[in-house]
Amino acid sequence: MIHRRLLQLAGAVPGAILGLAAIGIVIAALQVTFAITAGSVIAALVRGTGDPWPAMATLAAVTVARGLLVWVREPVAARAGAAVRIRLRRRLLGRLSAVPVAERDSGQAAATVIDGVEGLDAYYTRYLPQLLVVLVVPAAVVALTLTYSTTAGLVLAGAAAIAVIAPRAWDARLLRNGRQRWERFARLSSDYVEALQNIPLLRTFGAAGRTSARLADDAEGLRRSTMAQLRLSLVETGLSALAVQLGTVLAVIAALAAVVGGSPEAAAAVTVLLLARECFRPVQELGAAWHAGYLGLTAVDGLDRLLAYPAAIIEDGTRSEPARHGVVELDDVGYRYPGTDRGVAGLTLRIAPGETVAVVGRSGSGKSTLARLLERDVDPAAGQVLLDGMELRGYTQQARSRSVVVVPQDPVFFAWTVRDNLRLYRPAATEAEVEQAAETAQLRDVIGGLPDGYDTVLAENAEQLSGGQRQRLAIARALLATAPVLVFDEVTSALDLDTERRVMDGVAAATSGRTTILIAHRDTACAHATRWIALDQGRIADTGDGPPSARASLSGRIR
Ligand SMILES: Nc1ncnc2c1ncn2[C@@H]1O[C@H](COP(=O)(O)OP(=O)(O)OP(=O)(O)O)[C@@H](O)[C@H]1O
Repeated sequence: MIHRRLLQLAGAVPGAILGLAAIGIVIAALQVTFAITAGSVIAALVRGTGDPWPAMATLAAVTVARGLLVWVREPVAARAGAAVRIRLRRRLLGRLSAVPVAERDSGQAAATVIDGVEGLDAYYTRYLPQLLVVLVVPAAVVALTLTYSTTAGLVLAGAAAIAVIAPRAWDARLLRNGRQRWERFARLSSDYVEALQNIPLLRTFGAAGRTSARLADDAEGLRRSTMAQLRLSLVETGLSALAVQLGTVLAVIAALAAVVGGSPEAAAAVTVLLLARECFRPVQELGAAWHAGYLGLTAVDGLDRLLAYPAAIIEDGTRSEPARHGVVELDDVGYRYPGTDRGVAGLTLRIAPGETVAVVGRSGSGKSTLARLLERDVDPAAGQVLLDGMELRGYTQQARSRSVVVVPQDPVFFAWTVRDNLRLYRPAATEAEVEQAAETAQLRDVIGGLPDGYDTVLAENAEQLSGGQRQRLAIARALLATAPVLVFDEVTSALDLDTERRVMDGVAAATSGRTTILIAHRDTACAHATRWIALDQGRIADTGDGPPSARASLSGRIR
């Protein structure tokens, strides 16, 4: 089955696919040569005429050449497969990184990026080249067989047509069911990821048993759906095998009938038998390649869903130069979360380079949404977000991430060493700079207490650290960034007041001259602010100079 969308996605590798098909055709030609030569050797031996040794030498040479080509084909296929996987995963991850965090489904995305792409490898490197081989080889072998025996050639032509076409009628149904099976698989993957991430919570609320029973039910549903698929798929294999066997038998019977009838075609009976084998071999290999590539084919919906994310969010700008000054401007900015009336509206604001602005407000007032707009996790539906006078959309993703660094409420870490995690935004940071940033974030004792200090490999998402320690690690990491704009979104909420004060004193000193936005519930986190802005229901409700005043806190703007 040729899938138009998958052909488009193949993009960079049509050359490799054609190359693999060419190798397949040459291998088939060698096999046909082998069949014809073997047929002539056997005929000569039966007749007791001629010298069989030159033909034997040809057979040996053909066998060696075929072996060499099969040997060459494997690395070519592996390279082409790797190229497809890398290309597709790069595209998918590019899109995923542009999908707002809140709209991502990690489990489904993982199923598509890992299993779906892996499955597609066989579609591109085995199925498509073999399809091209099938378009050429059986027809050529039939034409050749006609020169030996007209009847046998015609029988082969009919059987080959049935063997190639009949299973294709099955493919559409197989693919439809396969897509449903893929949906189940992706959902199950998503449920597993969610359950794994929340095991402690599930245990706490005694829901672990219920969740694992539900997952077991879903897994059983997937097993049943897979078995139904296999049954359907076996019918296809059976149809093809039937046509192959019948075709071979009928072609040989036709050739033998000529022998019995004493026709001049009699000597060719053995050759016809061997050619019939070569006529159907590519068809059988196509069936095997189809089953290998079929799982990937069913993932095409998942691939499309990820790749079809709204262009407004995906499209990158062209300015590759990061912002230098850090002037942040919001011009009547509005954003609503999809399907809700919540978000922010009418935000107009200018922050000069080097200013430290505190953004305060009740829970749900829109503070984190402002941070998301500044890092372009979401794009405004109305108005503009400008950086150094240029719309944020105008920057390339790389330039943007070098211009604005947002430290989120719930930072993410990698299973790398502490040092490598700290160097995320500036891999070239010196040892002294790394230690200075850690010192500023009051991390010296924490890192000193780890088994290998800075060389300690963190657990997944730094789970061996406390919430407050993780927050400080995220702060230190951001301090190492060279971005002129830093946004700290409630990054000290898990710290005691004394540590918070020391960390924020250090942050103020380290970020002096840079544009800093402090989102906080407690005004103790904003003691160094030069200005404050209070949000209420997604709008700017009040502003003032200096740190947010106790009055603002008492009036309920800070909670
Ligand atoms: N992913 C989302 N999908 C739908 N609505 C959302 C989403 N994230 C936030 N909201 C809604 O948008 C509004 C603003 O949320 P936001 O997270 O910006 O508030 P916040 O001031 O940062 O709150 P908090 O102080 O509790 O972190 C809230 O009404 C919230 O419920």
